[in-house]
Amino acid sequence: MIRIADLRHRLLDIPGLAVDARHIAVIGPNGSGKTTLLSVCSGIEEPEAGSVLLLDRPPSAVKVGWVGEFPDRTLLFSRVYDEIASTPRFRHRPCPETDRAVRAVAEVVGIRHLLGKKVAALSGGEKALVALAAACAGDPEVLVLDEADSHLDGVTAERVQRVVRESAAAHVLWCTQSMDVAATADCVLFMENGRVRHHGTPEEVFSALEETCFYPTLWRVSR
Ligand SMILES: Nc1ncnc2c1ncn2[C@@H]1O[C@H](COP(=O)(O)OP(=O)(O)OP(=O)(O)O)[C@@H](O)[C@H]1O
Repeated sequence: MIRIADLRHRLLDIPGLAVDARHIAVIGPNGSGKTTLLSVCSGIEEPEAGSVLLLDRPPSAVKVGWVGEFPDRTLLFSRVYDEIASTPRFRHRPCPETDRAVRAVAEVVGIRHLLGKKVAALSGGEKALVALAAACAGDPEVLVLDEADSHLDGVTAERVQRVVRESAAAHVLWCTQSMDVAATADCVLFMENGRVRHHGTPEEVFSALEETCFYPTLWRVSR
């Protein structure tokens, strides 16, 4: 369960929200506060007022895996292996356990062949996959993806969706500009001017957005 109460932070103004869904898509126009909400929910930023609880705990007490829109800004290490190993190493996991975790997650994400490479030598999409693998290597309880699919080709984007679907995280908070991806979520939050204007199942939320550009293209084709 994700609970938000009296949240105010910059433009965010969310009096109350309780979401009991695993895959939560966060959508809305540019500048509506999606990244700000994700930052507060992941504990990257402390809210100016109010609270967020993930699994009945503050975000700082939850294992959160974060994948940002621009992996160039968040990847810290020069080698792919070290980047993915960083989360278990920061948690002081033993070397053999860390090695097993790195190889297992690289296999799942489909980047085993990149483990020995320099991060600087990767393409944008490969960096996004490394960032996803690094987030998953820490066995996150909550996985937060901020438009992580925006620079990926169709096949790679589908691979990311599969990895996210199969992860053991209790909640996946996924900000996306792909309404077709959002349509596969369990719950959709539509944000506007820092507020959650609509939330509910994809059917509930998109029925309120039918006359806007936020209606999923695949639904328009088949209705
Ligand atoms: N660190 C910051 N300091 C001050 N204002 C900020 C900061 N980060 C974002 N903002 C402002 O908050 C508003 C919401 O930004 P945010 O990045 O959360 O929107 P978004 O919905 O994720 O947008 P986009 O779809 O363009 O990524 C914007 O007007 C932005 O200028």
